[in-house]
Amino acid sequence: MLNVESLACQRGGRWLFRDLAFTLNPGQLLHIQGANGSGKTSLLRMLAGLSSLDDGAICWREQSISSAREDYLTEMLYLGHAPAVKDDLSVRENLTVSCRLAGLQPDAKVVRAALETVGLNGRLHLPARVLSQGQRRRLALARLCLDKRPLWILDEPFTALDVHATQWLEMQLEAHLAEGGLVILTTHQTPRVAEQRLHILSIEAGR
Ligand SMILES: Nc1ncnc2c1ncn2[C@@H]1O[C@H](COP(=O)(O)OP(=O)(O)OP(=O)(O)O)[C@@H](O)[C@H]1O
Repeated sequence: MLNVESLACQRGGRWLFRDLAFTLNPGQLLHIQGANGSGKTSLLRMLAGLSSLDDGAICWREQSISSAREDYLTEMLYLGHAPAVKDDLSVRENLTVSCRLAGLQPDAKVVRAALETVGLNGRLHLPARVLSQGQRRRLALARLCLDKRPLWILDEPFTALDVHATQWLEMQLEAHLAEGGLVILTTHQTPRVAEQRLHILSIEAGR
């Protein structure tokens, strides 16, 4: 369903990777591995349509993501490395606004329930700037409860999460995959999902 061919990425005059190719189907999770600076975030940004390609093609449902960009954006959810949280908005406002920007209109009860699910009950009206790093990550990840797009692209979603939140995220990933969703993520740990769903892509310098 997501098909990548001959993908190449150049940064600062050097190749981070070349001739990268894979296909990801419903129910599969692709774990992108690589050392710091190997190009994982650069790859995810290309897959999310946020960076141009230096070579190759990315197709979703057999259409190039650049030519069918609008359709692609309605089916893909990207959560970046830094939680996209606005400090001056409350916890509840942050989730509401991020959903609205994604074209969703969740009602207040649904937003509250999602925030309770990620353990932010009792903090709904606090400004996001007072949250801990783990709580900021939980707030960003609450989108996963509300935004049911088939393709999730997640850059280091486990960063700063405690054991409980890590288990919660793994359950979200499993449930999404079981419903036929697709996941691409980076993490420096091994995501605990069913072995048959897990695929690994290793980026090494220039390859
Ligand atoms: N605009 C740019 N100009 C020059 N170099 C860049 C640019 N953007 C990224 N880089 C370099 O490309 C390399 C890959 O960066 P990237 O963020 O993709 O790595 P990463 O694998 O996600 O790293 P980490 O595991 O540390 O998060 C780094 O060496 C980075 O400095």
